[in-house]
Amino acid sequence: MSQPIDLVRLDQINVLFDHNHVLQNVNLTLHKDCITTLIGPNGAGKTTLVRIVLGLIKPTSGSVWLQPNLRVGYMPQKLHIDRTFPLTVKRFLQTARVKDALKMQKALDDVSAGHLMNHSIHDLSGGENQRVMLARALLREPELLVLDEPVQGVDINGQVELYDLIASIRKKRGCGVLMISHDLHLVMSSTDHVVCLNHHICCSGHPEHVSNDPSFIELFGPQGAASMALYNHHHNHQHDTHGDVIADHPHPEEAPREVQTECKH
Ligand SMILES: Nc1ncnc2c1ncn2[C@@H]1O[C@H](COP(=O)(O)OP(=O)(O)OP(=O)(O)O)[C@@H](O)[C@H]1O
Repeated sequence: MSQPIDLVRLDQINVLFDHNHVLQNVNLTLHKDCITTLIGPNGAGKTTLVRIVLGLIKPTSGSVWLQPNLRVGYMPQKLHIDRTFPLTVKRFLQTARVKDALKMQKALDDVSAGHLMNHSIHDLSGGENQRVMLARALLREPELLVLDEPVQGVDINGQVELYDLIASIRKKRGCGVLMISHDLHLVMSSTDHVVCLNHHICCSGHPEHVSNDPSFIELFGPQGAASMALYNHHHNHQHDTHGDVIADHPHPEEAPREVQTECKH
């Protein structure tokens, strides 16, 4: 297997909001042609980590390296557009500052939404809405696609389709993908690398390399753990109510660091 190409390298990232230590010594490498999925409980720092990658916030300490001139496509969690503001899909796509009609049509076609070009953005179903958002993120032919909970507001069948679509986009374009997901059981089959974040990186690796572990239940609850049959959480520590490490490794820096793994293609 060829050596993976790094797109982003985060080294020993710490983020403090006032006294809230949201990210603690986080190391993360994103590769070309690889889907990395960030999982973790609410408030674990997932969006903060994504915002670091996007350059929207600077870490309190640590270094961020991006491949020079890296083109990044971003799909936010949710767009709130007032219904009284008339907006077609076409006009929405143009907000990505790409006016080329052919490019816009191709981006929509790539997400199987080519027929929606002249529809009102307000009349789209949950799944159609997410596809249009994805098309917008694809417009600038990103080398890294960043997706914040891409299947939010989509029914279960639509969720499976969207994850499949993301996997096929990665395959077709060879881009790197970083996504946040809460749909542990669904995302497992369409990701290469899972990073479990709870302020620090609890564990990471190929989904199939992990199996049931009692400590996972501690983090996600019995239901979450049960729904993720493939996922094995190599926890060797416990968390207090703030997500801080309290056992085995009293200091987060002693908790397992990110494991560098190659993507399966
Ligand atoms: N700009 C900010 N200023 C102060 N605190 C912030 C800021 N951004 C995030 N936080 C806090 O940092 C913590 C982590 O937030 P973040 O949104 O990164 O978590 P998350 O894992 O994405 O959560 P969720 O799954 O609920 O979306 C939260 O306690 C949040 O309130």
